[in-house]
Amino acid sequence: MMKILVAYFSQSGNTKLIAEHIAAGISEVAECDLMDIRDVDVRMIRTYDLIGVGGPAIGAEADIVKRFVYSIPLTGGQMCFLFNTHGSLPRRYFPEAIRRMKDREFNVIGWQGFYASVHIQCFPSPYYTDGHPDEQDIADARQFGKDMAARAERIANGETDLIPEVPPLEPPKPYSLPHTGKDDTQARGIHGDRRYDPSKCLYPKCHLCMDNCPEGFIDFSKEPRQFGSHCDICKTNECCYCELICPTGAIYITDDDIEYGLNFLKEHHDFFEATLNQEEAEGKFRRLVPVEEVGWDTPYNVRRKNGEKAKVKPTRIKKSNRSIKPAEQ
Ligand SMILES: Cc1cc2nc3c(=O)[nH]c(=O)nc-3n(C[C@H](O)[C@H](O)[C@H](O)COP(=O)(O)O)c2cc1C
Repeated sequence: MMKILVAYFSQSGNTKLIAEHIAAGISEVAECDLMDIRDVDVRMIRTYDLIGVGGPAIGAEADIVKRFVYSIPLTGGQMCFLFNTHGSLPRRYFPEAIRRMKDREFNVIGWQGFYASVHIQCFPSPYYTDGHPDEQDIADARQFGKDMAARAERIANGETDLIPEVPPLEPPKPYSLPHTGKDDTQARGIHGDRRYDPSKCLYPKCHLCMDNCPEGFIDFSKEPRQFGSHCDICKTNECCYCELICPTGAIYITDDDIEYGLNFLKEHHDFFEATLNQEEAEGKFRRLVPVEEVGWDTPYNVRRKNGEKAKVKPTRIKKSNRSIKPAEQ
C-alpha cells in the first residue's frame, strides 16, 4: 500500500479543511498522514511514496510554504501533488509552485485549486468567493485525494504519460492588479500597513505573531526587534494576520491605512468582477454570494470592530520548529 503525506499551511482554516478531506479521500485507498508543515520532520519525507503540499494563495505561495519546500532534502524523482485555496486571483500560484517543486527534483503528478472565503482587513465582507469551501468543494477534495493516490500508483507502475504538462508561467491578461503605490516609488499594502507599539507587547511571554507570520517577517528575539519586511515592495504582501491575532493591540493598523486599501479596491472592483465572471462563464467558479451582496460597506475590519473574531485560533508551535530553514545539501 502506498504511503502518502499531506502537508499544509493555513491561516483562516480553509486550506486545513481542504487538506483534511484530501487526506480522507486518500485514506480510502492508501495510508495517509496529515500534518501542518511546521510539524513535519523534513528528513522523513523520503519515506513517503507521494507527498501533497498545500497552502493559501497569498499573491502566489506564502513564504512559509516556499521555505518548507526548500528545506526538504533533495531526493530526485519523488512524486508530489499540490493544492491551494484562494480568492479571486490565484493565477500565479501553480505555475510558480510547480516549477519550484521541479527545481527541488520532485515529479509533480497533479494539482488543484479550491475557491474559498477571504478575510482580509480592508476587503469587502462577505467577499465574492465566500461560502467556499462548501459541501461540493469538500467532495471534490476527497475525490482529488483519491485520484492522486490512484495516479501515483499507476505512475509508479510505469504509466509515466499520466504526468501532466507544466502550465505556462505567464498568466494571461487581464490577471494582473495595478500597482498599489500612490506614485511609482511607493508601494503601499492594500491590506493596510501594520504598526507596532512595543509598550503593549508581551514578548517573550507571547510570540503568537512570530509563530504565525507566513512571511517570516517578525523576530522579536533580534535587537532591534524585527517587525515587517523593511522592503517597500514586499509590503504589498503583508497579510496583517499578526494584527488579527495580537491579544493586546500592540500590532495595529490605522484607520487611514484601512481607508486607503478599501478605496484602492473600490477603484478596481471591476477587475475582480471581470476575473470571476470569466471563471463563472467557463464553469470554474460557482458563485455563492450574489455580486450585489458583496460587502463593500462592511469590510472585514469593520465587522471585526463590531465584534467578529479572527476566523481561526493562531497555532502555537514548538520553539524548535519556529523557523523552517533550508536543509544542508
Ligand atoms: C494577505 C492575503 C493575500 C491574499 N492574496 C490572494 C491572492 O493573491 N489571490 C487569491 O486568489 N487569494 C488571495 N487571498 C485569499 C486566500 O488565498 C484565501 O482566503 C485562502 O483560502 C486562505 O487560506 P487559509 O484559510 O487556509 O489561510 C489572500 C489572503 C490573504 C490573507
